[in-house]
Amino acid sequence: MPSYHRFQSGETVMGRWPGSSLYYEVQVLGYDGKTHLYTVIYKDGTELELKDSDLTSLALFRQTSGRSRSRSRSRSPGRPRRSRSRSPARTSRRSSSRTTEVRKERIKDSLEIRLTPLVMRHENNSNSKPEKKEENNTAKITPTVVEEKKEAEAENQGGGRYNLRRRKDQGDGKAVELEKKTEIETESLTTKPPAPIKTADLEFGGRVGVFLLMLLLPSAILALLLLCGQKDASLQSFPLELPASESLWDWEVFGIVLLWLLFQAALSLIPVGKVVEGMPLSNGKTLKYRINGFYAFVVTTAAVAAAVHQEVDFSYIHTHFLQFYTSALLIATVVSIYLFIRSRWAAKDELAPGGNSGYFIYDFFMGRELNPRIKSFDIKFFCEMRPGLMGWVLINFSMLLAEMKQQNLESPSPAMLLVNIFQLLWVADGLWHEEKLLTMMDIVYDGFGFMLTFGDLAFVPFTFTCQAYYLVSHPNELSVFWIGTLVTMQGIGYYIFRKANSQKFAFRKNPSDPALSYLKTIPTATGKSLIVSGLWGFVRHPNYLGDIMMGLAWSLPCGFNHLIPYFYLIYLITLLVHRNARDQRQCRNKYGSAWEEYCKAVPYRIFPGIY
Ligand SMILES: NC(=O)C1=CN([C@@H]2O[C@H](COP(=O)(O)OP(=O)(O)OC[C@H]3O[C@@H](n4cnc5c(N)ncnc54)[C@H](OP(=O)(O)O)[C@@H]3O)[C@@H](O)[C@H]2O)C=CC1
Ligand SMILES: CC(C)CCC[C@@H](C)[C@H]1CC=C2C3=C(CC[C@@]21C)[C@@]1(C)CC[C@H](O)C(C)(C)[C@@H]1CC3
Repeated sequence: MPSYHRFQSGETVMGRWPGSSLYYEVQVLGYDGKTHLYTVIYKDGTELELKDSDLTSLALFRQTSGRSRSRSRSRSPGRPRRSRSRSPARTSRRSSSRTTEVRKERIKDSLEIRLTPLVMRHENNSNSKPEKKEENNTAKITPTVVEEKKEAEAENQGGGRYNLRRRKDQGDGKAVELEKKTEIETESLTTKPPAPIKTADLEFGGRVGVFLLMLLLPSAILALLLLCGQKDASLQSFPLELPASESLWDWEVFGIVLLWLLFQAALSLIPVGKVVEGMPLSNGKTLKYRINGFYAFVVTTAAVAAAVHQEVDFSYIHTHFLQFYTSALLIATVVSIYLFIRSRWAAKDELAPGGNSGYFIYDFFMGRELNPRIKSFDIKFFCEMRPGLMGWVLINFSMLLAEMKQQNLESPSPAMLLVNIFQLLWVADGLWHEEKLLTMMDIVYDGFGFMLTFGDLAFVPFTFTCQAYYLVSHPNELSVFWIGTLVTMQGIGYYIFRKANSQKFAFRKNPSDPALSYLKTIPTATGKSLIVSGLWGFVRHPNYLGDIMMGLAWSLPCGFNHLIPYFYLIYLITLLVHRNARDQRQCRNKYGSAWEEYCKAVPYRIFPGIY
């Protein structure tokens, strides 16, 4: 049966620019009944796929704009407003416009500069902070009505095309502005009910794919741990003997894991460290986050040191490793079920764009709610940064003690020391820069479901530690040359990773920062620019490259006898290649032709020489 769609190929309609409330004239090129998306082309040649809710007919658009213009005329300063009855709807309308004021302030001050039509800034920027605006190359456009746009266009461009494209390549860095002060954007932000979220593009092979992943991942990790722990760690030594049930479950271990989670949760709630605002959500609100991960890490380290002093034997974690894993797996599963159930009561605008397909299994895996919270306790932010990451360092430490015990060493082997130090550096770095996680797609876009819960609570601490676990029973001698090579590799990898991430974060926070003025950028129609020089001009994901170099430096200390210690590296490359493809899609949608231009200027994705 052909699917119903409002607009036909060839029709000219108004299309919303993704991520904004701005509408432009577009021509419909086609409609995909499967994804329910229209392919449209903007006047500058940018082709995008838009949802039905992002399109509106020209006639309706003109009507709405006309109404909005006549309303703004009737509200001229000298002329009193027509008296209105105090119906609840009107009251809520006024209060919603007050909310808009607050929201606009928040958007303005947010960590990242988003596509914010000029009309908003001008209405509210009496105390604006200009240094936070993306000033260089900003193409700010607030077209509203077709006629108005045409006039402005004639004035500014001499006809032809709308200003979706950047106006200047480099030059003075100031884009030509089309300013039309109307209420239309404000109105669309305040009075439009949130569009119901419906995930059309299914990832990971859809329902079947995620179902298989949910079955296979936990058992694959169990197999990995069994292999890593046995003398012959080669893949050929499969099938393994299934372990006895006692070695898979222990209530004491389960209690320890619960205590660990509670301890970390308590530390995260201690009112130490700054409170920052996250990225604006689709409903315009922002959430507050307390940034105290590094303090929590210091306190945890002190607690572990005190426990060691009291002769607590942390090699217990090594001897009960499988039981720790199954406890973490059970807790992750229970938390995912809780998250799925509670998402039934979540407001529409609190749902994640990627986890609301309507298919139970898919949504359970991807996560329906974007930022599930219990009061101010943000479950996703907590799980991403705390118990798993710090658990990883603690497990590594227990492996170091176990190695000394098992191999009768007076001090840990150089290979074990390197793995411990390198990974400790990475975790400490992540916690030090905890705030930066707030701009990442995991927090901004992904729902919190089984994938991330399992990933954070079970996958990270039990697979990222596999090199240290392997070294306990597979000693590997390292020459001084090798040690030097590995330290250099880690150093260069860390430098690239940190520099690229910090540069991007600093640029997004304040693109006018004089310290970043040396960077070359490509402006985009959304007002944001893309860095095209330095590391970001070398490959499109220098931060991934640095991360992968470090991943290699973590695996090489284990030697070349088995593939198992390279699990992390293989996972990382797979994840980052997939992430790159996802990001590529999102950026193409966000930035259109400017993204294509960036890709032309920087053809390599992650690895230099590989497209
Ligand atoms: N070890 C692990 O398990 C994992 C580690 N990581 C690490 O986390 C770090 C962050 O990764 P991730 O969140 O994927 O995101 P990225 O840092 O790759 O961010 C991608 C976003 O950056 C912006 N961007 C892309 N190109 C440019 C450019 N040229 N100039 C300015 N902005 C640009 C775009 O967003 P916008 O324009 O909207 O700002 C884009 O959507 C990486 O170092 C990665 O290695 C990530 C996943 C797993
Ligand atoms: C179950 C799966 C197959 C995959 C699960 C993936 C997750 C474990 C990872 C996806 C992205 C992550 C990041 C971090 C931890 C691992 C997960 C959640 C990160 C928070 C660790 C600390 C770093 O400094 C970081 C760069 C902030 C990481 C961001 C991505």
